[in-house]
Amino acid sequence: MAKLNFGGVEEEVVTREEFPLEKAREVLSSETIAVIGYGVQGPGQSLNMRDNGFNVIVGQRKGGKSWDKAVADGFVPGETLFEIEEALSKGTVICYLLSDAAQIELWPTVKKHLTPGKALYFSHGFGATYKDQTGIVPPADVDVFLVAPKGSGTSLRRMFVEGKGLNSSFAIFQDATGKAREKCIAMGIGVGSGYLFETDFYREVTSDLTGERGTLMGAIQGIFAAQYEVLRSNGHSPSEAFNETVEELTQSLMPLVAENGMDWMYANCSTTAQRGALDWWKPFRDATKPVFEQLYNSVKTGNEAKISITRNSQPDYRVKLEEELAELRESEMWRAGKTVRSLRPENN
Ligand SMILES: NC(=O)c1ccc[n+]([C@@H]2O[C@H](COP(=O)([O-])OP(=O)(O)OC[C@H]3O[C@@H](n4cnc5c(N)ncnc54)[C@H](O)[C@@H]3O)[C@@H](O)[C@H]2O)c1
Ligand SMILES: CC(C)(O)[C@@H](O)C(=O)O
Ligand SMILES: [Mg+2]
Ligand SMILES: [Mg+2]
Repeated sequence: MAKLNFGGVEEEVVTREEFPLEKAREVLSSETIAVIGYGVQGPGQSLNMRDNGFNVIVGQRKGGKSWDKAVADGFVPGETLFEIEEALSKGTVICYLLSDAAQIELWPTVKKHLTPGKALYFSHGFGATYKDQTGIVPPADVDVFLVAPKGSGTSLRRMFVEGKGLNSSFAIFQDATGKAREKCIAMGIGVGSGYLFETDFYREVTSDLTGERGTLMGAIQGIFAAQYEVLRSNGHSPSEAFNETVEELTQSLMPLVAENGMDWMYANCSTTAQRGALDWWKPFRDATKPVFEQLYNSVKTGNEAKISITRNSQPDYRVKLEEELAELRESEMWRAGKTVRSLRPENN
């Protein structure tokens, strides 16, 4: 592991230099990696592993959109694409990539196929951490670990194709064979991680649930909506409000933050903008921090897991989610966004 200084705190991370792809291939050379579920992470991880030369099969319910997508992506029914149970019996590393709620339903079937020496792989600490709610308690004689790409499976694949790598965390829950750690890291390299940082199942799930509900997804939409509404109620047009709230951020300023940090982005704006941003970021922090505390607490108590399991286990959960996504899509702000995107020269 490479020791690096993260803002004054020393941490060990795994890079591709010290754990090259060839080593990962060697560690997993006799394994059949069964990716169960072909939703968002399933395609990203299985395609990257396949392109990296691993022995990958996919297990997916036959007949649906995900099955057809796997076929379109080159998985061959009866050779590398199977019904879930068949893939579970063939696989020696079982990548459990169904939605977190669906993992509960299928667990008795998965457990049946977890014979001694196999490995159970997750991309989230959810199922095993909230075992009181999920019933997911792996048998003692299998390895259990996770690699959690810190981003969408769609980005994992896109970045891999572009020769980049999304960062992932990894954690060992249970080492039955004495090889769990090297297998886990080999999987992390295989799925295309840029580098890997270590965590445990509890910290992975609590930070991940906080991040997606917070700045990564929930808070960002909330803050966009608040500013957009204030601009609109003060007479600004939708195009002006959208450009000043979203488009400039995603197209111009966030790439600068990604490249070299917040001060670099600030430094590339006017001194007028810098003055205002430096004055206002703290009031925004102070106003939102209580909401983040509330959010973290809701995660820590298992309340967020409970909500997610209850809502996503309803038979009509997909329809309901789509209705809520449509509400966002059809809001004035995001309809304005659609028009703004169509005007980007590269989209013409
Ligand atoms: N979506 C992401 O990019 C992302 C990122 C990091 C971690 N994760 C984690 O990875 C895992 C997989 O997430 P995902 O978003 O790829 O899943 P998903 O919601 O896309 O679902 C994956 C598959 O589950 C299948 N499925 C759903 N219900 C089923 C059922 N009852 N029986 C059998 N199959 C069923 C679907 O057909 C689909 O192919 C989760 O643990 C998630 O937290 C996801
Ligand atoms: C992509 C995210 C938000 O990082 C992941 O955590 C998820 O649940 O989809
Ligand atoms: Mg998540
Ligand atoms: Mg995440």
